[in-house]
Amino acid sequence: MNILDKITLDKKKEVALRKSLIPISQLEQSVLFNRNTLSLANNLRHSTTGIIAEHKRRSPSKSVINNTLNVHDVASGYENAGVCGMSVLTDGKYFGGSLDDLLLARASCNLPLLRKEFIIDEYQLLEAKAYGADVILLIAAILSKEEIKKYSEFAKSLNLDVLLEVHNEEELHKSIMPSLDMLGVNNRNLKTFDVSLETSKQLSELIPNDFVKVSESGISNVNAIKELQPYGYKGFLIGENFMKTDNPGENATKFIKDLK
Ligand SMILES: O=P(O)(O)OC[C@@H](O)[C@@H](O)c1c[nH]c2ccccc12
Repeated sequence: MNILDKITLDKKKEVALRKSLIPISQLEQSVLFNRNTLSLANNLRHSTTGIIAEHKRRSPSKSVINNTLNVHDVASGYENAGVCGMSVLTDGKYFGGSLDDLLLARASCNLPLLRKEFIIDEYQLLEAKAYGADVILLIAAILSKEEIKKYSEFAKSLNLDVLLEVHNEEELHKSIMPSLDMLGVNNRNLKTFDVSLETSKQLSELIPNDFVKVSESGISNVNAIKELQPYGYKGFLIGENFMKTDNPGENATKFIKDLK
């Protein structure tokens, strides 16, 4: 079984238990449930830099990235750096994240927040909303066309932006639909962990221009972004390059200054 199948299987068990612990009616009582969400897609459309900075403690491909930081410092550091949005890993088992990380990020900054999660159930979208997210990620590799449609339409009804992630042409073809805001190309193959910016370059022309194009993973310097911008990318999701340092916010500040 590949790692993605394993993560998905674990996630199904986890979500079943979560549902039994906190009913939907309780999620809907969160004060965050009725807040006005922020649009990452709009921020990216109007930005010349387009950085989405991620909070990621560890990953299956890299094990530990950073275990000493706290979410508050990272979120306010990213905000001061002038990023367009922040991505918060909420998967515990493989990435060391949690919904509490999302809540802490919400309490610490006014950036659009992406719940970075393996979404396999509508319940997780209600959780995203209740814990302060503005954007959700849907991963084409683990969802059918019907599921992508169902979850993205449900997200839109909750006023959440939708970022749909693909890694190849087949995933892209099954995914294109009006209920998505942003199309992300993951430069990392989630089954093998191989990273190549060529993936973004190759898929760019197949993405219709009504979607904001986002390039994800393996972006470790400003030149990578300069290389991708001519292909129409407006958003750049960066995790490890910022998180591996003692001060991700300071790092992002320098990065954005060099990019301008
Ligand atoms: O740390 P990187 O290489 O900059 O990558 C960030 C982000 O793209 C990556 O964490 C990611 C992209 N898609 C995902 C799906 C699930 C978990 C994680 C991810």
